[in-house]
Amino acid sequence: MTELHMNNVSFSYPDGTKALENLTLSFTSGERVAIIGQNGAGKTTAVKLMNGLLKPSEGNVLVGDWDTQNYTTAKISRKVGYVFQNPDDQIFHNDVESEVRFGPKNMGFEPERVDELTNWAMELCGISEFADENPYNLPYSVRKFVTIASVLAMDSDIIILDEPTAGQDKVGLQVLSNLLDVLTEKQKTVVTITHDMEFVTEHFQRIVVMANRKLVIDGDAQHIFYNENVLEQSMLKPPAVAQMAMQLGFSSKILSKNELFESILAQQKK
Ligand SMILES: Nc1ncnc2c1ncn2[C@@H]1O[C@H](COP(=O)(O)OP(=O)(O)OP(=O)(O)O)[C@@H](O)[C@H]1O
Repeated sequence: MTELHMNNVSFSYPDGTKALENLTLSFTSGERVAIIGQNGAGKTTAVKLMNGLLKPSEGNVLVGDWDTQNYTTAKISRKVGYVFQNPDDQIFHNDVESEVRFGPKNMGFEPERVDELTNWAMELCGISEFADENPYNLPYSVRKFVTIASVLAMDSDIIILDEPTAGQDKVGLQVLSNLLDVLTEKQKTVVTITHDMEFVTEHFQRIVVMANRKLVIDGDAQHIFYNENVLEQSMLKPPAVAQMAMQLGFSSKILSKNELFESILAQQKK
């Protein structure tokens, strides 16, 4: 199992754009973490630094005992799998199964293990029925699952999902929800960037909020969505259910429909 540490990491793009300042974060094995924040906050830059696609301008990123400065992205991706924000930046095969099979095959796993991982990942992502299809004939939401399966099939300890909820309907969100549970059961560390606040409160205990290239807070949903300072700094809106609870004047920090329902029932009984 692999830990990941970012120590005082700053990053500027070659054109001089400063995208990240002094980020310090650590993830232990089996943790599930959401990264949230407005567009341009620095989330994608942060996760690209985690798998070595980008190297820090200052500070260091440690994957286990590897400093990412000293290792190629190909090497690091055996430990940290990154699913790109845009599936079209990742897909390069003409059929779904070849796309998913490429990673484990390229890593030199035994043929049976390649088969096993490919089938497991396609099934978990709900794309087995599309095995022979050209990914570009499939909708965006399914292409996203093709890229997720391609990364899962590499069986890395740490998995980063960049906006997996974008464009997903209820069924897609259920597939994601189940997938997160399976990965947590397997003690994988999962880091997920998302703009879906309902999805965040339903599936993540630990949430990292970023704004203006910096970390704002690293904590749980109650500390974030009921903290005016954090909401103002990060320009985030709490999930609809929390907004409703506030409007109804409930003082307890409600974050789920069940909690809201029970509070309403309790008030009616009084
Ligand atoms: N290749 C690049 N070259 C120059 N600047 C970039 C590049 N990619 C991102 N940036 C800039 O770096 C900053 C952080 O961007 P980043 O994509 O990390 O934010 P983000 O929080 O992931 O946003 P989004 O939610 O839109 O993906 C922004 O100002 C962005 O314009």
